[in-house]
Amino acid sequence: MTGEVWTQLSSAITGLMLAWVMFQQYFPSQFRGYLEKYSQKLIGLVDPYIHITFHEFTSERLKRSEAFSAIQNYLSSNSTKNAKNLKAEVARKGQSVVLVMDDYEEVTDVFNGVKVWWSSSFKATPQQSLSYYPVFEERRFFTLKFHRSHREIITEKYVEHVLKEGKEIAVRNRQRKLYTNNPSDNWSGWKSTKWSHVVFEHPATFDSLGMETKKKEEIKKDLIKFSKGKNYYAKIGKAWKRGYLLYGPPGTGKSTMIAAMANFLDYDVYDIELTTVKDNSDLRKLLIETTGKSIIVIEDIDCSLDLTGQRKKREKDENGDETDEEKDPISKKKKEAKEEGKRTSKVTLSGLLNFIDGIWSACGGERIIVFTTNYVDRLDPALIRRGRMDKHIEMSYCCFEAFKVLAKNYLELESHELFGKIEELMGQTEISPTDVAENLMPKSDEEDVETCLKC
Ligand SMILES: Nc1ncnc2c1ncn2[C@@H]1O[C@H](COP(=O)(O)OP(=O)(O)OP(=O)(O)O)[C@@H](O)[C@H]1O
Ligand SMILES: [Mg+2]
Repeated sequence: MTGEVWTQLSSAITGLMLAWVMFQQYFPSQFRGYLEKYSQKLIGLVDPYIHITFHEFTSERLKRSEAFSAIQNYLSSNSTKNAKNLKAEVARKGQSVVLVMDDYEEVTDVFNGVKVWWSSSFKATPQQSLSYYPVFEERRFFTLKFHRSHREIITEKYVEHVLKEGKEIAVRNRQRKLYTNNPSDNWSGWKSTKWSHVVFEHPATFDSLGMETKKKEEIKKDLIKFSKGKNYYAKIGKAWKRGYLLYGPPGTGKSTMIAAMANFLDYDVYDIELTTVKDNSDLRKLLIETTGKSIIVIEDIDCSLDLTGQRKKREKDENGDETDEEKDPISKKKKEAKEEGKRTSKVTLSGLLNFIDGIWSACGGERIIVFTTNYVDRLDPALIRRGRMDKHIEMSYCCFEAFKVLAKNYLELESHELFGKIEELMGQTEISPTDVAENLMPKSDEEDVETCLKC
């Protein structure tokens, strides 16, 4: 194009923009409304296509739209063949790459001989913020375009077909995730999210967990009953959720148990760091953004906040001696690390109780809430009463039965002449499964089974 044409084009655009600004300024809004309405009608006469948009976030702006996710899945698997710009995402267990439509890309689909067009885009809307620089929030959406003569089949059958298939694809490709909450202070801004995640890949299972078989079976049964209890919970009018309190000394397998539970039920894990949550309202927002089929975990609940009611902060016992916590270096470190966070967080006991069983706790489907602590007697009874924490599980020092599980896992040993002696010693001492596991792990190629057991 020659320079002259460019100049003409740019002056035409400038003229149009000027006209638009004057139109906005000088025409009364009512008149503008009429004009816009009739211009839409006019466009409708010329343009025979209908457009439907599906936004990523629902009108309440709190929850990600299920329809949006379903469409995204559907388009990834059905329509990427004819898209030119694709984004690559790694699928389940890193085995293959999934191609997703890129922004502003358009693809076509055919349903019962009817052709439709899908496009994806986003709009950046300014947000209220105290920051000097403008803060934008990105709102994504898909647009479905079709000829108005196919209105019925598309709105009544095609959309339903897309949503159904998209949900089925999600179940097939489900890659479990481990989430952690971003500090509330970082929630506003470009592409901000409340949760960050990685793929959940912890290998722990109930089989590898050193614990009495009876206890393990009981927990497994409880979990199965819960996960199949949709109708039961609906019948009794209770939100479909269950609370577990895991308590015991450090290194007895509480965190390992959570991973085993998640693997057993095929659930996601949301690990909440309470000290970075600003207040109760932010805690609720986090809850709303969790999905069903998940385990929400708050580790070391006794250290996280001042949730210990009247009996808090026993720095020294009555005789002036050190408390159990001060004697144990791990607990002491944990407490110190969380002290700092506590000063900035205003989450209260009542906020946490509401989080567990307030009205909001019922949204989003089946969920398990797990608290862990080294000191169960420090917690406020209201927090751990049955109904909130339905099942209390004590994770204790290693018993002989647990030792046998660990010996089988680590050394592939079912029995050994030293087992008798070990059983006797275990009755006399308190040793955590972590310490047992550490001793059972050969440190070099020369170290054999016998050496490990003698340790
Ligand atoms: N019961 C157990 N069965 C198998 N392995 C265990 C068990 N307990 C501990 N371990 C091993 O010890 C390590 C530490 O255990 P874990 O982190 O689960 O302890 P914890 O009870 O959560 O401790 P803390 O109270 O300090 O958080 C794990 O990596 C795991 O391999
Ligand atoms: Mg732990």
